[in-house]
Amino acid sequence: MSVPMSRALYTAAQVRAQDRHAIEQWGVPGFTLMQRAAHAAFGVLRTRWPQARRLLLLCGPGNNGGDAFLLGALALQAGFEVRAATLSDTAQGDALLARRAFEDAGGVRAGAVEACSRERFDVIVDGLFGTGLSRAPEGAAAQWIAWANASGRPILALDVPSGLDADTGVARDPCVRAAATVTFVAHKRGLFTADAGDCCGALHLDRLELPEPTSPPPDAELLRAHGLPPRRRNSHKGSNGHVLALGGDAGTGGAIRLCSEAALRAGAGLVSVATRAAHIGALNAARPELMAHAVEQQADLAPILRQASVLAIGPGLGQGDWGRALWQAALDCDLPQVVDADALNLLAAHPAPLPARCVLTPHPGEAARLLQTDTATIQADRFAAVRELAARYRAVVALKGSGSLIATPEGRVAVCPWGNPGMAAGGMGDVLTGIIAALLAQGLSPWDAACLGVGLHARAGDHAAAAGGERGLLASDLFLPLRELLNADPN
Ligand SMILES: NC(=O)C1=CN([C@@H]2O[C@H](COP(=O)(O)OP(=O)(O)OC[C@H]3O[C@@H](n4cnc5c(N)ncnc54)[C@H](OP(=O)(O)O)[C@@H]3O)[C@@H](O)[C@H]2O)[C@H](O)CC1
Ligand SMILES: [K+]
Repeated sequence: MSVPMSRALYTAAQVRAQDRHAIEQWGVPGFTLMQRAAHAAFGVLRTRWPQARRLLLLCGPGNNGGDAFLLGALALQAGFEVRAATLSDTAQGDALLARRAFEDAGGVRAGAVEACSRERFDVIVDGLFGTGLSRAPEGAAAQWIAWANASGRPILALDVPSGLDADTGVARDPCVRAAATVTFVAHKRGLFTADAGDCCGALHLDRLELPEPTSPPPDAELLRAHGLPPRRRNSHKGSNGHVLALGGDAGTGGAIRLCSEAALRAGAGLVSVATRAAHIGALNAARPELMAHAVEQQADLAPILRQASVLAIGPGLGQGDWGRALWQAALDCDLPQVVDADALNLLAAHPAPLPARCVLTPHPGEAARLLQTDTATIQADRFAAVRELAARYRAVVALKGSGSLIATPEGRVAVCPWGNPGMAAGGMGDVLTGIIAALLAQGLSPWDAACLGVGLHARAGDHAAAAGGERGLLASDLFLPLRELLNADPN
């Protein structure tokens, strides 16, 4: 299945191979690519900062620096005042040609960046490192990045914010925090997960006039924004599945309430809840559309399980005897299910084969337990972690966090470009579990349900944050935008 370039995500090595292919196979000189990159970046600069007239270029030793020099030459020809701070005089090849073009255009190389007063520059152009970054910036590069980040001036990053790993999205220390990034040829997958959201600013892609690559296939793909098509007129409540949400041990009844209400809001025809007797009254009062069942022992569950078409297990489940009994019942039944929270922790503690058509929704801590590692290792390469989880547990996995990733056991990966820090709040995961369960109940495959569910959840969070701010965002604030986005599919 082909992915449009706007949604195709590549590793840095794949993009560098595309650069080489353009140069060697299509005969496009590297310097020409660099000129196109400079034009693209200068165009973004003039659009975002139309009043800007004074630029400071931070130029690294390689072709990323070359991009910056050629942007500087264009700016000089347009009447800008430009200073270039260069890391070293080791530029070679195209980067050396670019530096000479800058000097021929009257470009002046700045002395120590600290000598450049903050007031003198409207925009700082980050041409230190791109896809060639191989380690944390050090020495003068590190000092310049820290100075630029603290300068109060907007930074335009070329190709990749310097210090950001283009493959993992991990920001080395220090890392440029750009107001905008213009990336060239193709999207690098690291621009969409981990620390990327804090470093890239507004992201622009320019293909540098290269045709779409035929091979290799992209390493991952961005989710696309969509909902579900209108329902058949001739529908009844049995037409849209029956989700059974299992969880809510003593003191955690809210989690299973959020999960089950989210399943209703995401279009499940019927939603039952198997939870502690103590929560039944509150559930019925709060959301009478739910069918709440008091379950105190596994035997209470059998008749309810027979009615369900999809399970959602984990929110507020706990890891005590009660939770373990419900988890074992879920493992023993061959229904599609979403496995979250303490059900994941029970799976990590007591590995067991999962029924087919499962979706696991770990946050990085749960993922670490599932892979017997630590959270830092998960976050150091989220792509590798989500692929390992999906392969080991033979299930679709949604690894939550900034830039959530979804993977199949075969290694296909989708990346969510939406969401905001306001969603780092209690209950958000419970809502996601209910959404994915409802989409499974409406007949979507685990992959489609996970991709659509993660996308709707994040977009609903962005809509709710736009309406009232990120801080104080509640999981239940997602319900109204969720419903609107779900029904917005134009197809
Ligand atoms: N024709 C093309 O390929 C095009 C490339 N574009 C731009 O080019 C960069 C990639 O350029 P490249 O020269 O491969 O690498 P960088 O410019 O990103 O890095 C320069 C060198 O910096 C060294 N390095 C790496 N990390 C550090 C560090 N932390 N401190 C100091 N120096 C570092 C590294 O050399 P080492 O041997 O020391 O590892 C790099 O070689 C791409 O991102 C685009 O911006 C055009 O845009 C399109 C055409
Ligand atoms: K850069």
